[in-house]
Amino acid sequence: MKRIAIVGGGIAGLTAAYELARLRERSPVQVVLFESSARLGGIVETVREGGFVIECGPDGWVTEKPWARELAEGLGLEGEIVPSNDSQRKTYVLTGDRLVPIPDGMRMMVPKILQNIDSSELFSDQAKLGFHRELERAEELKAAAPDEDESVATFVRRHFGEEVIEKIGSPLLSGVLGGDAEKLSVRAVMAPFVAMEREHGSLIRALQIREKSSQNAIFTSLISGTGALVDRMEAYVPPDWIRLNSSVRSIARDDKGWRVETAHNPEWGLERFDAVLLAAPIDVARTLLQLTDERAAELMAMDASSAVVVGFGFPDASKFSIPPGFGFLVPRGSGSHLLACTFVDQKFPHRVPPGGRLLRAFFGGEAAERMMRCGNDEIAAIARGELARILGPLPEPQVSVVRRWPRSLPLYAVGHLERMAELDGRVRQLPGLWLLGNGYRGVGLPDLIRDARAAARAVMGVSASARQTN
Ligand SMILES: CC1=C(CCC(=O)O)c2cc3nc(cc4[nH]c(cc5[nH]c(cc1n2)c(C)c5CCC(=O)O)c(CCC(=O)O)c4C)C(CCC(=O)O)=C3C
Repeated sequence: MKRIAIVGGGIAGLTAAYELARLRERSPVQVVLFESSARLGGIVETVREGGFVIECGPDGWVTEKPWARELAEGLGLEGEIVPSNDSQRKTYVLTGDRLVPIPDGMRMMVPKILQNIDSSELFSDQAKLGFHRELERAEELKAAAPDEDESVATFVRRHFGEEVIEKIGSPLLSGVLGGDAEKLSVRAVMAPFVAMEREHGSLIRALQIREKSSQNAIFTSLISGTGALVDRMEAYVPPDWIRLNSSVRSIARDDKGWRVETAHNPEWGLERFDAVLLAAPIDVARTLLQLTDERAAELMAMDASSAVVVGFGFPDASKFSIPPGFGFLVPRGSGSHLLACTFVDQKFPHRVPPGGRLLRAFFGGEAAERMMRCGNDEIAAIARGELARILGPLPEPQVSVVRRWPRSLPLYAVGHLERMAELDGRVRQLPGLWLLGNGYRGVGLPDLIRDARAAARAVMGVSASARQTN
């Protein structure tokens, strides 16, 4: 019987285990999922308290990517699937001490409707002119499209200029992807826009002539939170496959397969497997691969951003007002340590008890790094202070939740796709090895789920075409 090790029980590893559990009816398989912590799910965790549904990590997924929804449906959660409340969709940028809305109809930094730019307070007259000119510069921009990868910042600068990077480019990317626009790879994180530039030159033009935009809400989630995916998959996977509090110390390959050595368990100690699905955080995965393939490990060395997430549940929303919308982003250098804040009761209204209000505050970058060492009460106090400075005085929350996620979001720097292609080539030379998680081919839940299921099927020889590629 085939023996498969899964290293890491976050959403990627757990989804792989779930898929293997489904396949075991067809062909028997033995699986061991090694999870170093005391629980499954990784950063996917939902706290349910006092009628509040508080996400400690991702609060949903981008509707456009179908793979998380498919998983939810397969798990019997179709009745729980909910769209974000897009009648209230608006995102603000902290500008000075005010929240200024991003104009309606923008896709990242690209507007579809120029009238909305003209009437926006966010941009100077010069920046507004720059948006108009981008349409006229289509031919010039098309000719200037580089053959090589570049940073998001140089890409956006070419189209819209510096101010647009500062005002929305940077806050969107650091809020949305935890990273610095000057370093992030435009091909890895904004691929559709690169294609638009190549075809049309002007990104605004490309958006305008695309078929009518989808009527779907931008985000989708589950009524009881994304943690329901974890709960359901955990319930489906045979309990004897799962080893919590069990960190892997090393993996090694020989002509008979893979050996996995665990740290704390002399009873199991060293075990043999036919395949290893390495779904640990990228730093851990890199260390584990170091002795097997030094170059592969080198390709896996990347920056990652840390996040501190603070959720506050308030029983009475009428005690303080917030502007309509999903939340706000904070540009660097604005004087606030916050990265972003989500107005959960307006984005996903069913996540609060009647009349309640739920805010999620995020810290990133150096602020998060410093706060990692603070206690929960101290972090909550800092978060409350920062929010009050922006939103006005806040009442005492009924529920507070604090989570620290060190180096949880890898940053896809310029050249990422080339490095991943090389890494993929090396991994192919190591039969039975699969790399899963957010360091390689996408960071959101849907991408991780798609990859994990494809790898599980390929390991079992169910569909050979699912071998990991981009
Ligand atoms: C703090 C934070 C992180 C973690 C950072 C860290 O850990 O360092 C994060 C990660 C992510 N956010 C992602 C995607 C998006 N986030 C958005 C919008 C927003 N993010 C916010 C915050 C964060 N987001 C906020 C306050 C908003 C606006 C208001 C709201 O909605 O709450 C929007 C809409 C933009 C628009 O309106 O156009 C998108 C498409 C994806 C990729 C998913 C995929 O690729 O599958 C990832 C990993």
